[in-house]
Amino acid sequence: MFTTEYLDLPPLTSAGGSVQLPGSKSISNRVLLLSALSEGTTEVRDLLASDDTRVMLDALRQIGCEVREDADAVRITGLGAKAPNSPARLFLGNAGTAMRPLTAALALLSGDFELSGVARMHERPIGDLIDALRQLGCKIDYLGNEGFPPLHIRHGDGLPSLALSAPIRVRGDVSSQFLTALLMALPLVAKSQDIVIDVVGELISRPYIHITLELLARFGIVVQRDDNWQRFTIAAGSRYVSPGVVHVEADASSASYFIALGAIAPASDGHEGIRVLGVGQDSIQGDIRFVEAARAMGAEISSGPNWLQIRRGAWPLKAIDMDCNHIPDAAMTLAVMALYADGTTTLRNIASWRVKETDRIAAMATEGRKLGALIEEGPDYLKITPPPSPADWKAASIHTYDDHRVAMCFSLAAFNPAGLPVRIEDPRCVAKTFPDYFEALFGVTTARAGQIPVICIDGPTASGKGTVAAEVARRLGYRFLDSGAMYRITAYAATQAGLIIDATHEARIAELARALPVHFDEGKIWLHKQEVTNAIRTEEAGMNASKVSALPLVRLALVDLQHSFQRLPGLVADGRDMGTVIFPNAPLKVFLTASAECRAERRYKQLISKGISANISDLRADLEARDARDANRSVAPMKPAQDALVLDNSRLSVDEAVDQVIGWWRARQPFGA
Ligand SMILES: Nc1ncnc2c1ncn2[C@@H]1O[C@H](COP(=O)(O)OP(=O)(O)O)[C@@H](O)[C@H]1O
Ligand SMILES: Nc1ccn([C@@H]2O[C@H](COP(=O)(O)OP(=O)(O)O)[C@@H](O)[C@H]2O)c(=O)n1
Repeated sequence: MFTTEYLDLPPLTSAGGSVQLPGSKSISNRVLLLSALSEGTTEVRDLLASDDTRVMLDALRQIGCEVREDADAVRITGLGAKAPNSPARLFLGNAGTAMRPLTAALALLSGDFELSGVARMHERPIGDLIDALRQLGCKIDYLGNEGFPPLHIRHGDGLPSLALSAPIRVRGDVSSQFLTALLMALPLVAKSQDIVIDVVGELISRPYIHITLELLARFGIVVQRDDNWQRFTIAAGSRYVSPGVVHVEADASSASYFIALGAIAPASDGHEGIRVLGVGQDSIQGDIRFVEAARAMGAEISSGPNWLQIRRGAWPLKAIDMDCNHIPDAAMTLAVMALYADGTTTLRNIASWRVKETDRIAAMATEGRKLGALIEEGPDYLKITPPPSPADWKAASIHTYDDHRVAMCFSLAAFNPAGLPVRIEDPRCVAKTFPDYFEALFGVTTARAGQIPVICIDGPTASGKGTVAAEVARRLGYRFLDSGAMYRITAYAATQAGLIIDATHEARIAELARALPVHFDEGKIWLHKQEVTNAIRTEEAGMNASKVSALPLVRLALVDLQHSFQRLPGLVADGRDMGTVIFPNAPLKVFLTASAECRAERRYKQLISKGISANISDLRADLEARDARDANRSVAPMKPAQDALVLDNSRLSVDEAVDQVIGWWRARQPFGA
């Protein structure tokens, strides 16, 4: 997840490959509970990994379900006719999708159960559900405040006889989760008679009840509902039966960004557009109908049970005039597709946008205008006209209003025909539904060669390059290349292979360097299976690196490896020749220096803090020797690139040096400071 202040997307040119979307939370927890109530073992694939599913799985284990979490699936053997383990105290965190349905299910089984959660969970109402269950004769007490968890279900002496003949009344205008909970629990007791649920008040969030009904059907339960969604009837003789395998659908609203991506971006070489995995034509989520809207705009979409394949069809996209009431969340994505259309797109009946995470009509209009589009904003509609020509597009810093969908939508503006970058402010807001959205986007998109920005920070040893470069990379969300590590690892590998580091062994060492089995993993460096993170950091290793780096064939052998770090969204590279040789076209080059005295002192403190003894005058002599060799070697000598900005940070703190580099970088971006 990107947790930076902003994320700059370089202009993107094509897209291709597969994206596995995260599973839908609502479906995940419903499927888990239904599996737990069924006879037999259910293999649940593509389950969402989140706090809320974790507490559900733990609770199911506690009540006696067998839960096996394998890499490919979670396998749950349900209770079937068996009574749950009791007494049990279940902790359900802040998961409403666990608390409500589990309460209802356990209230219709025998056993003694306590259900609690985090403090916030104890502020979330459950009274309407408890009232409905008490009507039936269930014995449930509040352990804290009336109407809120924690709860105690007192059926230790067996399930009391239940009043099932009269319709069960539940409010539908507060949360549809109460109705969902009853719909999933009552089949347990629908043995000899039909059970009727009457909804009191207008039922909200119908698409979620639709999901519940669809999932119930997969587990063998048929529920009849009337046309107004006010009465639901569970047939006598209902019995949960595991369907065997269940795929948890990915979130259909999240799919919309990748459907739009496939419609907007030319396919990358070797790819047939974008494949979205986890949601498809059989989806039970309302937002899947975004597919029809995207097709209307020109996307070519084929689909299977749980996949979609999207290719660019009509280009430019076709402007549409559409009532979007049925896909309120996904329709926001149409507003960005409209920027690539052949005329004015009108999105109607979207008044609900005004009361979402932010006023989404205003947000889409304001931010879209920043890009150069002409946008008319009505009380319940948007009319979007793309910038008239490529030259009318503007580089914009998109404000995201703590709204994940605004952020994800506008990332697609990076395909603008003007080749301008797009800045997304506060990218972490996507965590709400899709924490790794930008990683997924970068995984399937490409930028034109040379368009992925590189910031080079070169300079002598202990000038603070590594420290400053790593921090600049962190603040921008960019990748980080410690090129010195490549030379250090090569020297290390050569020594391990028994090679003396000199010109006579140049070819052999270069061969080693070219096939260096190195990988970087969460701050650790591995050479094949050996961790070398610390071993390559000694002063001796630095000196050997300096020697190995003077060998021209070795330098050549390491070029491709270094270039391979230039990946989306950008790179900060530190070394000696980043700006002069490896990335000569980098848009920002910094030559970081500090006096020899200062650098020796820094290195001394650094070594002492790691528990390595050192002598400051020896260190100074060594670093001056290294400077001399690095600066005077024939290939790629250490020197500032012609267009480098020199920063002597002898008197600067690390933060000041970082601020300076970021300041220079921001000044070169087209977004304004
Ligand atoms: N501007 C600075 N002021 C003070 N200390 C610094 C500064 N920059 C870096 N340092 C410290 O100097 C030491 C050497 O920095 P490092 O990044 O390893 O240098 P290099 O990569 O150039 O060899 C580190 O302990 C670092 O924290
Ligand atoms: N791009 C680079 C990076 C490092 N090197 C060499 O590799 C050695 C170790 O680099 P480093 O950046 O890890 O060293 P320090 O600056 O941390 O001491 C340097 O002394 C250089 O001789 C290079 O030649 N070119």
